[in-house]
Amino acid sequence: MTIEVRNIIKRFGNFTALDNVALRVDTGELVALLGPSGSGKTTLLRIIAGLDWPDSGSVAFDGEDALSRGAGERNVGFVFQHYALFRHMSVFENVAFGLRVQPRRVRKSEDQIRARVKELLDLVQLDWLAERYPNQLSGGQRQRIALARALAIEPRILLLDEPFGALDAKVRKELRKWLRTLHEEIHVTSLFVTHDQEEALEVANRVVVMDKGRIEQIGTPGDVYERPATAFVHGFIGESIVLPVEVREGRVRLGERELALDSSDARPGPSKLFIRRHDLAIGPVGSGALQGAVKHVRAFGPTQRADVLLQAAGGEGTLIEIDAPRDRDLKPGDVIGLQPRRYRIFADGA
Ligand SMILES: Nc1ncnc2c1ncn2[C@@H]1O[C@H](COP(=O)(O)OP(=O)(O)OP(=O)(O)O)[C@@H](O)[C@H]1O
Repeated sequence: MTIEVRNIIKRFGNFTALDNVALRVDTGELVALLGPSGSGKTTLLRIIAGLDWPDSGSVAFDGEDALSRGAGERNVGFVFQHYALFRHMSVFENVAFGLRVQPRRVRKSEDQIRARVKELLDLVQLDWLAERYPNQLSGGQRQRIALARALAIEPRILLLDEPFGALDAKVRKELRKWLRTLHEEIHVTSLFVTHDQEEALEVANRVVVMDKGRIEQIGTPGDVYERPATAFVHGFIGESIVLPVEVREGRVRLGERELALDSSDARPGPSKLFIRRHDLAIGPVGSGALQGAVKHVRAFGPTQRADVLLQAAGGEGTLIEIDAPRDRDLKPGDVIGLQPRRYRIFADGA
């Protein structure tokens, strides 16, 4: 089942929560909606689910209009951040719930329901918890049960809103891997909301990066990380050093200092230079496009991290953090050269 969203506009009073959003999800894809708080991810998911309606635009499932149908008629499964399990029902009954409330003409027999619930509990690898109640489960187990429950009605589309958001970091990591493996097994078209870039890049086939109600970029995890389309995407995904520069007559300036960087793709005017921390090579003073003085050095896992005050002749200088191998001798007071192996320049406001 495909999802096609076109020109969606959604306002809450004067505030535009979704500003002309368009998106296509192909059958069997697992797509992440990634963006900061308030970027419109949940609003978009709720519109696709049928829990909210746009002011204009269309949503189609396999080419058929979905907006004319209510949530109950869209055959969509949901999982939310806060486990929506029924407290007074066992795990088994929670998973069976959707099957028991189906209209009589399509409802399965009791034996079929039991077999289906068992199958789902096996799928999420929690069959041994069938008789427990939600308050006897860990947070991670509850989310896996919530997923089994969402899948019970064999939805054509699965929507997940920060499904692991309330869990601690270690459990989140485990469940990410688990979700990806599960998706490879069941292949239901899935869209999940997260503000965690690592989660999006690790789990999804494609990532939709949103900011302020707009889509900034849609691409594979490799695309959005390696080839960010906008300054926002570069700043939001991965750790970057960002320097305010000026592109003038084909040259890049940091304060009054001219940097030996290629700016042939850059628009003239005030801009930002983005460099991933690991793309900055350290050399002797005089080498590289940037120069700086080491201020502090601290061990940081397998590397060391140093604060370096960049020299921008005539200007104040800018403090940046760089990573260096542990065996590289760096100490406060050293003056070093820095060469970006890769970098991007985005004009301000572009
Ligand atoms: N019912 C509503 N009434 C008024 N404003 C709303 C309503 N629902 C959402 N908004 C606003 O729309 C914007 C987008 O909200 P949304 O929940 O879609 O963002 P989000 O990207 O999912 O953020 P988060 O990660 O914090 O959940 C926010 O500024 C929010 O305050």
